[in-house]
Amino acid sequence: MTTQLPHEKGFHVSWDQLHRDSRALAWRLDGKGPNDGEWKAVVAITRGGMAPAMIVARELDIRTVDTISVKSYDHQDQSSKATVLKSPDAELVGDGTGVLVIDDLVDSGKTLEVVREMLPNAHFATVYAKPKGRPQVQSFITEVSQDTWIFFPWDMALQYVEPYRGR
Ligand SMILES: O=P(O)(O)OC[C@H]1O[C@H](OP(=O)(O)OP(=O)(O)O)[C@H](O)[C@@H]1O
Ligand code: HPA
Ligand SMILES: [Mg+2]
Repeated sequence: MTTQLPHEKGFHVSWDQLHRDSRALAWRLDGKGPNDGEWKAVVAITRGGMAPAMIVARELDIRTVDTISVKSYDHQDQSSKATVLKSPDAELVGDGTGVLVIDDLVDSGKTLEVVREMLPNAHFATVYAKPKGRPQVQSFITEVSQDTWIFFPWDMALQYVEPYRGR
């Protein structure tokens, strides 16, 4: 179970909010591709990037969607880097030109750092961004502070809460 540390602020994102924000990201990216404004493919960073990537691909009518799987660095070992577990099709993505790389959020920027090494010319877009990772993305919708934890709808469930006066 995810517990919230005392210093962490929570930003709870519903499916509806994620849908709206991902659509806003799509509209921001529309017509900005390098080939007459078009993008040739979407690459979703698994797993969190898959839902926003699907929404962006749907809005921009991009049918070619691939994935990249990144194992995050070990928080207890700051020196170790994130590693790529599964790469997108090399022939399709090339050096990343015309490719939209989508993730749900950028936090420290470590995940995008390794993807950038692989696809230096791709356009990197996330729905949410924290200040530390912001330089890693070219497009995003909402910025939250570094000490805010973003709770995504796939990690939450509706549940009863005590009335304010009942506590
Ligand atoms: O900028 P960073 O500090 O690298 O953090 C951001 C990454 O962390 C989360 O993924 P996670 O590795 O938890 O895996 P998941 O998407 O499979 O849940 C999130 O979905 C981003 O991909
Ligand atoms: O704020 C966050 N929320 C969910 N997953 C994450 N992975 C890194 N930062 C976050
Ligand atoms: Mg992720």
